[in-house]
Amino acid sequence: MTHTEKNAVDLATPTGDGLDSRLVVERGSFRLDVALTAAPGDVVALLGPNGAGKTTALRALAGLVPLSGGHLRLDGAQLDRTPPESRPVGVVFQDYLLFPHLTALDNVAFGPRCHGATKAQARAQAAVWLERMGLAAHAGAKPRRLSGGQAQRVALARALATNPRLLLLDEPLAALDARTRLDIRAQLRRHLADFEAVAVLVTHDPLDAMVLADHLVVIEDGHIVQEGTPAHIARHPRTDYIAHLVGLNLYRGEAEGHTVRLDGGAGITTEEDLTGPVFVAFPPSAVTVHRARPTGASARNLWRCEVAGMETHSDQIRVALTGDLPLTADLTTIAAAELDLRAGATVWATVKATQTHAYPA
Ligand SMILES: Nc1ncnc2c1ncn2[C@@H]1O[C@H](COP(=O)(O)OP(=O)(O)OP(=O)(O)O)[C@@H](O)[C@H]1O
Repeated sequence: MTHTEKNAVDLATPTGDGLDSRLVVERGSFRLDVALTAAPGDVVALLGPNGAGKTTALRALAGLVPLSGGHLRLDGAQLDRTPPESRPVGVVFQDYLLFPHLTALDNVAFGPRCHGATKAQARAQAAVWLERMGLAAHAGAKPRRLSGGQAQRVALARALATNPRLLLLDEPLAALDARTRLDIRAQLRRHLADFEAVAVLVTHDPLDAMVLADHLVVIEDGHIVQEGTPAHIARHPRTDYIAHLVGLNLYRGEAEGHTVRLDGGAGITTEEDLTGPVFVAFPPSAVTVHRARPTGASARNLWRCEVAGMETHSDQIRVALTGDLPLTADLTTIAAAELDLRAGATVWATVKATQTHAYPA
């Protein structure tokens, strides 16, 4: 794009500065302290284990819990002291989806009504949004006559109908069954792509986060432990929680050339040539399990382990191993049967250096 074209776009769609915040919230012994920034058009996903503080962060952005420190600016305007109903913020919270006594149309019209539109204007805008969501035929239906996916879209329409500058979504797909989830995820992705302000969503589901967000923020115990693009985080996890989420074995150690010495004493030979503190990651599918110690010289990554547990994982058997190196291995059902694996059995695990991935810690 040329400079002139860029200016023309800027003039045509004034989008402001987006979100600039540092959210400090204290709730008893729990303290949240996260800095969240996003440009207009960005979709940010907050990901993290139970109790990490994701919902608290979302509620702080909405104004439902007060900040005990930090700041909150949206498109340059200070929002810290603005009451929730006066913030240009649309929310889709899992726990208060729709008013049961109102039709889909009136549920959506409620949004613009709260922001000062007349009843007629609000209903007209609501009709446009229901049409956009493919729900025009359900405008007169009460929530109990809508499916979970339809109710979710009505809730999204209600939030979007106020033209928010910040859209907040708390576990937007969690209540849906697997099939509906697939459809609604794809639709939500399209709506978020069209949305020109900032969207922040909270999820437990790495797939939702990867599919819907441009930027992931991983929160553990009230703090950001890692952030970046979904692809980068999936390839370079920095905590056990993230490694588990993206299905990788993850270790931390000290690299000297192609060898990484782990804190527990075991060593891993890596493809990368690095020096200093590093992470090493490899997928469970890269692990080969043997009952007898392999004699070939090719596998330098050879560890003696014990089978700690096994479970079916998709069409594979996922085996948890302890010993020289705690790790997870994926085997075909046939391989697991041939190896006669059971809890407590001694095995040898090998991983080719080319299947590992090391990166600075
Ligand atoms: N109303 C409250 N009063 C006091 N503490 C609270 C309150 N709500 C949540 N907390 C605490 O704040 C912390 C963060 O909770 P929060 O719900 O934000 O986490 P989360 O990451 O959204 O978790 P989940 O994924 O389980 O929803 C927890 O330790 C929780 O116990």
